[in-house]
Amino acid sequence: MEGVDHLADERKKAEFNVEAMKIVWAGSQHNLEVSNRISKLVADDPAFRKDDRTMLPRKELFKNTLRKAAYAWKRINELRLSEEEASKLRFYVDETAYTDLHWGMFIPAIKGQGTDEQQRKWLPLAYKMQIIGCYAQTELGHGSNVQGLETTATFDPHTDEFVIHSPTLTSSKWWPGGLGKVSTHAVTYARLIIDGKDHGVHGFIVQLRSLEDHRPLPGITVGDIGMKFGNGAYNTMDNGVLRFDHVRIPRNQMLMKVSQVTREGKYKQSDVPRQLVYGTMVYVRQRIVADASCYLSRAVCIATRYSAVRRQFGSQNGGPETQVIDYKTQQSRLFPLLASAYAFRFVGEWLEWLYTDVMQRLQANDFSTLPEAHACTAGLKSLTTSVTADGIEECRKLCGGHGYLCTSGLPELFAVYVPACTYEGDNIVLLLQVARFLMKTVSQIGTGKQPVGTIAYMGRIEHLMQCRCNVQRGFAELSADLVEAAVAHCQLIVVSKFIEKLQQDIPGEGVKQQLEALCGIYYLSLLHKHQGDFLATSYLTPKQSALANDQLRALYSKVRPNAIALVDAFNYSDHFLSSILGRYDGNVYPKLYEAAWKDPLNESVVPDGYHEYVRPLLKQQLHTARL
Ligand SMILES: CCCCCCCC(=O)SCCNC(=O)CCNC(=O)[C@H](O)C(C)(C)COP(=O)(O)OP(=O)(O)OC[C@H]1O[C@@H](n2cnc3c(N)ncnc32)[C@H](O)[C@@H]1OP(=O)(O)O
Ligand SMILES: Cc1cc2nc3c(=O)[nH]c(=O)nc-3n(C[C@H](O)[C@H](O)[C@H](O)COP(=O)(O)OP(=O)(O)OC[C@H]3O[C@@H](n4cnc5c(N)ncnc54)[C@H](O)[C@@H]3O)c2cc1C
Repeated sequence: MEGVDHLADERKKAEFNVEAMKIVWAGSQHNLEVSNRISKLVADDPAFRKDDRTMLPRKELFKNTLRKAAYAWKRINELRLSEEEASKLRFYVDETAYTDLHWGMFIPAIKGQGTDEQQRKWLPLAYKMQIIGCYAQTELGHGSNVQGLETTATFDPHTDEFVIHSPTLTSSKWWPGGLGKVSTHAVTYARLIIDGKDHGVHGFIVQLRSLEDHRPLPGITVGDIGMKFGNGAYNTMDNGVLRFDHVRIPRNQMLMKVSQVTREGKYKQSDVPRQLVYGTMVYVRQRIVADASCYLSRAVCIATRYSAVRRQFGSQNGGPETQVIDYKTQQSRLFPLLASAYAFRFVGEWLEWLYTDVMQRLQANDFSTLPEAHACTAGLKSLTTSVTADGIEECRKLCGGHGYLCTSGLPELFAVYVPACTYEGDNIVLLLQVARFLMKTVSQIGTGKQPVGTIAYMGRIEHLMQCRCNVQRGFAELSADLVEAAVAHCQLIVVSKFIEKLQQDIPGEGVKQQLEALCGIYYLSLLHKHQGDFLATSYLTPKQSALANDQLRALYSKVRPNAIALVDAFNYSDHFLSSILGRYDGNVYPKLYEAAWKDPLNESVVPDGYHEYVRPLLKQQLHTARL
């Protein structure tokens, strides 16, 4: 019934202060206050309706996204929202759009790789959205291998310009979000050619469309690459294709913080690592880790609430059937994902600190932690997105048949999230970067260079010092095993950051105890999953392994009465969750039934096509039957 909280009894079981846990999840009282205010602003505004998304044809869907982005920008300016509040508003609008790349990559690229003068020129235009930008790096033929990009930027000393060109079909820019139909400018990655010499990949600001009539400029061919996975989902984004036919740009539109080209055509590489040209990707990877905890917690919130509502089997003498959340199999699938959501939240907080620390060090030309920052952002982006994508799908399965309905919110959540395993770096390619970093660390053990930070534990690998094996030779052959080692390294980082979080002062009755239980579930479920490795290497005895499994089951029982309160602490509105199964009040069946009749297919009791295609069949059958 309306107005009844079908999960009230579950909420009464909580053994901790949920309001205090909301602050832990939000990161601070201030963050919680801003989140509450902006989430309500969006949820209460019918302009941000999103329950129709999976039913709109692509052109209508896309136009609707443009409308929402424009309306959001209007509200941001009307309400004079801060950058923090504006970012929260775009988060709660919950719709992938060109603005993600404008604010999430185009502006950071200029901030990270533009000179002060270039920032002064371009950032004010971008902040006021007088230009709209995207990040055009990937090509039809190359995405992972950035050094293999083919677009060229050839310096012309006669005119003090770069000539941007797409020499081959495979050099066509392909995938950049916001590129296809909206962006007026792009930070474009191209091979810098001076006097016939190839200086490798650099970033250039290129205008793509007229600011008068939005038509592509001369030499520019640009469009959308077509429909992507799932209804709605990422089809609100115009991922584009872009070709250059000898497009000329002024020399001062090469991003020149890391390296410069003088008026005379002299190439100057500042004494900084060339990899700083990848800085925007490192920034986005650490953002993606924070995003993973948001997406995973949304799916877990839906699956947990529905698992408490759903009853199946187990009725005694006509009494109520068993809540599926009480089945140990349901708990063993669901609670590790609940624990992972919290674990990723905390490792995301730490990674943001690491990234900020590295950026401060770069200001002082201290590059000592850049390799670790690259390895951590690459590895944790890979780990958290893989677990989250698989976790959203598992949450769909945890909801049985109703999880497959669009009104569960889970199919679209999966479809919009799953490319995170690919964009910003294919997850395996990134894990190979971590493996390379770990093997480099191993090769330095015994040379007096003690590992520190997240690899300090490797200093204790004494036996490797004797092997002195040729790490390079075996890398390709053993890459699959090395990727597994890279995953384990990243899982160790997540566990250690969860433990460090627990060593902080965490206010609120029972809050720390719940987080300790979740931390235990996180590492014991990993130990259970990989117990073969621990047993094979004698790090665990069979008895210890059995004890760990017993402890894991005990923790499931400890978390069970708190499960609903632990997902309430995510503080997601019904609008944001957009899921009948995940409703705060648990009023699932009446709302599922109500929603079904709103489907356009039910606008008529006899479907379009009956008279043309079904009736003749039936009549034919009837005729045959009479023969
Ligand atoms: C809101 C979110 C929306 C997201 C939308 C999605 C946007 C996008 O997808 S944008 C495009 C993303 N594309 C990618 O991520 C491409 C992935 N590929 C790469 O990053 C590179 O090609 C990579 C790292 C795999 C290889 O780079 P390459 O220059 O060949 O380096 P490589 O030869 O492997 O390594 C050379 C050294 O550089 C180091 N290095 C590589 N990358 C980095 C980096 N980013 N930072 C610091 N060091 C680095 C390596 O560790 C290595 O160090 P060492 O010599 O000490 O071992
Ligand atoms: C939704 C979406 C949005 C995107 N947005 C943008 C954007 O805004 N801007 C932009 O520039 N790009 C964007 N991209 C492109 C994205 O960054 C690339 O697709 C991504 O970097 C993967 O590169 P790839 O497609 O070349 O994959 P590939 O590298 O071709 O991967 C194919 C397979 O080869 C394997 N592989 C590749 N190299 C190796 C190796 N050395 N060793 C072992 N295995 C290997 C991979 O693991 C994978 O299994 C987007 C992509 C998607 C899907």
